Amino acid sequence: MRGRIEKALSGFYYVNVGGQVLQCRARGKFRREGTSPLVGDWVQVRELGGGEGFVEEIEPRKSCFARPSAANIDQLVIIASGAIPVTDPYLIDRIASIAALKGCGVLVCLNKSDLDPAEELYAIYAHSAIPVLRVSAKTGEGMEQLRCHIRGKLSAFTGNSGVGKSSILNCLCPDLSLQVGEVSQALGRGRHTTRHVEMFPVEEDTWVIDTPGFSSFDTEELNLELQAHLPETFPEFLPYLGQCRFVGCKHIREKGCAVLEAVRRGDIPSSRHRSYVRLWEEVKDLRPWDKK
Ligand SMILES: Nc1nc2c(ncn2[C@@H]2O[C@H](COP(=O)(O)OP(=O)(O)OP(=O)(O)O)[C@@H](O)[C@H]2O)c(=O)[nH]1
Ligand SMILES: [Zn+2]
Repeated sequence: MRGRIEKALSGFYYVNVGGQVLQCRARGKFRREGTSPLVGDWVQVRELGGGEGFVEEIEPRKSCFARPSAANIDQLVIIASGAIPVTDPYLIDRIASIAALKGCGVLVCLNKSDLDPAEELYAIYAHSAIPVLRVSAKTGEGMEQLRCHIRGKLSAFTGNSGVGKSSILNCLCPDLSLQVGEVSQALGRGRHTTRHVEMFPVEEDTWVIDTPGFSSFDTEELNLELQAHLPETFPEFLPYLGQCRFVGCKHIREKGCAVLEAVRRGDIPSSRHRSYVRLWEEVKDLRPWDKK
């Protein structure tokens, strides 16, 4: 039977096999092979009866994240805010870059528009290659647009603590409010608490994973692969790559750099380029032997 893992908790995988959810253990071979099933995985299961089963095979993944530990996320929805807590665009860009490297879509969603229109953040992303929306979990503004953007996908909500990830999720699917509240209470949401990962159904074929703060995307994702591909993870740089005067241009402050010229002309938001430079500083000195 084919199904999708919706939840992982205490060694059990909850696999949706077309309406029914089976509580499954994983075959020992996964551990021996050094892998383990993840939420979002498409799997083959063997039913044992009584609503239980075994995960036998994991289908190849489109993408996979370490934290939240989940596979096949189609889109990262980065929730940000111009009201308290104000989001630093660097945090948005850092995550957007990691997502791009993994072939995962990105949407910036500016919440709390009832309190603050987040003009600065809106201006940056409206001029970037990343789509941006304004919403309010309080008034419901922008929720229909958000629904359109997540329809038919598995999205992960991320963002700094307190921007309103859970509030937006509750707004999208009011039926869940109790469940989300219980989960938060039972497992805590403190910085050092590991929460279990779960796909919440918003509508048919539409799922959301709510993840704790930005800290979850930590340095382990800043790796040699990002170092090698950093310019390509800024989609608005793409038209200019290959047009710089010098081969091997890093687009930091080189003469004749086509990316820098585009920044100067205002075709690329300078905030996006500042984030690029900062990320480059973070990854440039990584060496193959520093990390596996
Ligand atoms: N005015 C206003 N307040 C909001 C809005 N969205 C969320 N809040 C408030 O902001 C606070 C934090 O909201 P949460 O939904 O818990 O934020 P979170 O991003 O899930 O936070 P963590 O669980 O810490 O990651 C709560 O007091 C909400 O009531 C909004 O659109 N407008
Ligand atoms: Zn350049």
